[in-house]
Amino acid sequence: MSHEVRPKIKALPKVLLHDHLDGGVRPATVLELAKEVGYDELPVDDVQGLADWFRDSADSGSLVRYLETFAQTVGVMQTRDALFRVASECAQDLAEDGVVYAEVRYAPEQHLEQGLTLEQVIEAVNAGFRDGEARAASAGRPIRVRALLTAMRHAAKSRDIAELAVRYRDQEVAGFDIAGAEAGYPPTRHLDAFEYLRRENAHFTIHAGEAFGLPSIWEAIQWCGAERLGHGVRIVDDIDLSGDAPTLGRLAAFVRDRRIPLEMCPSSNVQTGAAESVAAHPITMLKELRFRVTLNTDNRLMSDTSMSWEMQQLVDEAGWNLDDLRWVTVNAMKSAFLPFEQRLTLIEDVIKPGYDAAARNLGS
Ligand SMILES: O=c1[nH]cnc2c1ncn2[C@H]1C[C@H](O)[C@@H](CO)O1
Ligand SMILES: [Zn+2]
Repeated sequence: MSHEVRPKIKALPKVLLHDHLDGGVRPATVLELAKEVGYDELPVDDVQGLADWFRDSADSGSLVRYLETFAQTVGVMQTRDALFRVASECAQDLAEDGVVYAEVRYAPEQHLEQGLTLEQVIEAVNAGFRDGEARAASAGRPIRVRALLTAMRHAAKSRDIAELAVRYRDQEVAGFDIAGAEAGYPPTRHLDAFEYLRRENAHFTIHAGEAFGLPSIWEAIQWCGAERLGHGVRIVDDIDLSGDAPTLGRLAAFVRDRRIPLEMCPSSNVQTGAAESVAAHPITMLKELRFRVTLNTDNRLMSDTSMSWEMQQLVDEAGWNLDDLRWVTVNAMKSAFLPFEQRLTLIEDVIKPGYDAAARNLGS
């Protein structure tokens, strides 16, 4: 990434719950894969130019235009080898940035153009994650990566994808999600998939409250039973800031009372117009109100970001300190779709010691 990240922030242990595989491909890899597979639709043919093109095109103020850029990454992720490579590099890049646990999502249905089956897609990505984990461990940066299977909300494959999420749950697929354009495609369109997952005791999150407001969040939680909210930033529309102290409406109060995790992605929201700036992003107010806030990248390529960069911007522009970073990290680990004992172990053995060491460092 092109941003200068301070080594002390990079060294902190991080937990990432909302990151898209097809939104985090290395620009150089997009170029190389395009050559290898004969994909000739890339708009630019040098690495820096392509990185800039993704960032600038995604910087559109609209989710729909932001999403158009994914055609270029999905276009080169249509073979087993390409999926394996992208997944392996993803795990390695996250580990290099200090991420110790990540849930990375993608939509298997988008990778069938050259004849792969849904199962082959999932198995290629899983194998890539395992390869990336092994390489990261040998480089001294251990990471655990789990997959979330996404169904596209405008399509009609959600039930099939939900069944695959259940079928592969003991093979490092931790859950399910829906993504894509939000307006016009409410979560209840996929109620059948969510009801199936609940009967199966399976985990799922829903992109809601990003480009569309409270009705989307309400449906995701109260009709569909989402365990977490992808973004959820528009929950602020149910918080009255006109008086001396913020007053929560019933939906906002429910989200906070139930400790429903918000997978917040500040840089992405600035690009799609869901927030004015990182400084003014609702994440800081929601942290102060003690919502179960987590910090995420969404799409590292399109937003030219990383977990370290998201953290650094909050420190530099929104007054966050080390305790705040520790708090969102523990929040995220508590909210992961990983079994309870494994979450506790990561909190006690990795996250807390990492932040204690950083605090001692700051003191010295
Ligand atoms: O922030 C997002 N909101 C809704 N959909 C998104 C977002 N970021 C990526 N996607 C879509 C585009 C990808 O192709 C798909 C699967 O990762 O998910
Ligand atoms: Zn997303």
